[in-house]
Amino acid sequence: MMRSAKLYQYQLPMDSGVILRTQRLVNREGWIVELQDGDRTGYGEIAPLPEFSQETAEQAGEQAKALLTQWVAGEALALDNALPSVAFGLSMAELELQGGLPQAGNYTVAPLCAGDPDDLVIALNNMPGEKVAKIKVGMYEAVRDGMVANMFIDSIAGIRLRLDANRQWTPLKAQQFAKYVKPENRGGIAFLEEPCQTPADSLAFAQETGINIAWDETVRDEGFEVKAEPGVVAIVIKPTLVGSVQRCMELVKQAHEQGLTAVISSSMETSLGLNQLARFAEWQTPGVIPGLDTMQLFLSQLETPWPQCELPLKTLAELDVAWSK
Ligand SMILES: O=C(O)CCC(=O)c1ccccc1C(=O)O
Ligand SMILES: [Mg+2]
Repeated sequence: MMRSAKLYQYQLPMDSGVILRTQRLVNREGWIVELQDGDRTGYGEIAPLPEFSQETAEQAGEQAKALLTQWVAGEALALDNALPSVAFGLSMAELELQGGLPQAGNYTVAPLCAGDPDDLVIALNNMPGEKVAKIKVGMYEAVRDGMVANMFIDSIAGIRLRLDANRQWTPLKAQQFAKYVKPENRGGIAFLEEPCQTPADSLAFAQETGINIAWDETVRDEGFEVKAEPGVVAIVIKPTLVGSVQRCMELVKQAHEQGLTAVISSSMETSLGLNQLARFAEWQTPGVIPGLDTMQLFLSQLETPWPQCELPLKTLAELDVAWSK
């Protein structure tokens, strides 16, 4: 037998402040798949994100074992109907095994601010080249969000802000936000992800305010098609939530054909998965800063170090092999 496969199970502690929608994420849990074919090896991460993925880690693990059993028997990986996290992890492992994922990565992150804006100003002043930052909005008063956006645009020359409302606003709240962003500052917002509860309201908001928007949640909605519409400039692709590497590449291609920016973004993968996303982003979306500033939410790295990250590194050898064939 040329082929073999392993599933490692991991559980990594998170920083105490990590809240996903309604719940605190104490530990990040998931699987690392190792594929072997002769002397070639490939890794992938399967890590459903609570509150965002439909599947649980347990369900993903069961499906991965079934698909890996077929693969080890010499069949192709059947990913068309697989759970998104499973399709992503297995396809990435296969791509790496085949030598198809280029080594070079884009490790320039868009610093993420979910807390004190002053911390972000310091990070930005230390950032070489294009200054891109991501700020979560929609958690406090819309008026405060508008003032924070103004503050950044007024105080950091050339800043390109990415704001993310995660569908928190009613049309009225979104209007209140826009009212506080000075008209001459609206161009400093590269895009605002998903301002409103429905895509239709978000589109109307973009067209009324001249603030560009991006789709994130909408990309994962049933029947989504990439299309150029007034006010829409980008789509955010979170592979763990979207599916296979091939599906992500198709979305990137469609976005580019429509003149939209595609932004590869994290679903809080460990440093192993995050490194692969940085490589995938450099390969598929060259010149676009990916949304990968999530290492800071962990208390430990896994196997592959993330550049400049000082967190302790756990190796795969320290993990339980939960399954192998
Ligand atoms: O997209 C990014 O820049 C970072 C990742 C991020 O924001 C995120 C990560 C996991 C789940 C949801 C989100 C989100 O877009 O709100
Ligand atoms: Mg988002």
